[in-house]
Amino acid sequence: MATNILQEILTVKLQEVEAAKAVRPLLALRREAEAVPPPRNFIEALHDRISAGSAAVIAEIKKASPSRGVLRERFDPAAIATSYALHGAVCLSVLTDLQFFRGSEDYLKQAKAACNLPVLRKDFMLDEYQVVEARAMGADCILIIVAAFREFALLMGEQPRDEEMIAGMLRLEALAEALGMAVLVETHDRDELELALQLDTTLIGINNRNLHTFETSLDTTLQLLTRVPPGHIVVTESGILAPADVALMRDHQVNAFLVGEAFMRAPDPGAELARLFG
Ligand SMILES: O=P(O)(O)OC[C@@H](O)[C@@H](O)c1c[nH]c2ccccc12
Repeated sequence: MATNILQEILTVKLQEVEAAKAVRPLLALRREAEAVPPPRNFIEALHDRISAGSAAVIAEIKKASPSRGVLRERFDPAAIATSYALHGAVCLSVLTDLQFFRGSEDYLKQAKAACNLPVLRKDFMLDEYQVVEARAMGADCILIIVAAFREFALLMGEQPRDEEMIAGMLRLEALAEALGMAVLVETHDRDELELALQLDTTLIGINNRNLHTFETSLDTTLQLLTRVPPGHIVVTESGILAPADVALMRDHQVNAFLVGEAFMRAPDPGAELARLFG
């Protein structure tokens, strides 16, 4: 039995992936991935904005979350993407998980088609199939959640071993990069950060949301920040709700932000982005 939310999500996810493979075999999926337009450069977009002295916002499109329930009843991904782009978002993040976040592959496609911004596929990735799937739906970046690799091992009744977790993450990363996509690696604590730094990517996410209590604390970012070597971009994730939160992060040279809830609850998500970061 699953003992926490991440294990619950991963249990469902593994079943979904097996079902997807039966419907769309990897070879067919690979052909689809080759047929979509080449990726937009996710990391460069962040870099350019930060070099210009501004905050770089990855604006999220999510209908619901396990901790908050439905965030937005009238949900039009294309309209939201357009609004985000108009108000200065640098990249998009689109939830594609159906069961827990009410997301979909179609939402990512709709958002991507509505603007010129690079798009992160926000989902729980464990299997290389999902990476090819991400590219086939038009994603420019994938998320690798270190905690998911730990929970996956536990789910399989194994003791998580660093070398194995790193090898698993490197496999996904190598495939993403071979397909021209960027990788955002998400961490919650020191141990996860150590593992994340074994990857090739320079994009380090620090999730302020505690996976067990669902509470957010920006101290998570402040505490881990000092352990990230130069040459990386730190993305502070979750719980950015007010201009004061943005100011606190920027005071500590954190310039990249992943924000969902605050925007999803606003009548016009892009206008809220401009208000928070204006
Ligand atoms: O809605 P918020 O608190 O602004 O958070 C956005 C983003 O950080 C959050 O959706 C998130 C971060 N990591 C995740 C992993 C899976 C699903 C969702 C997430």
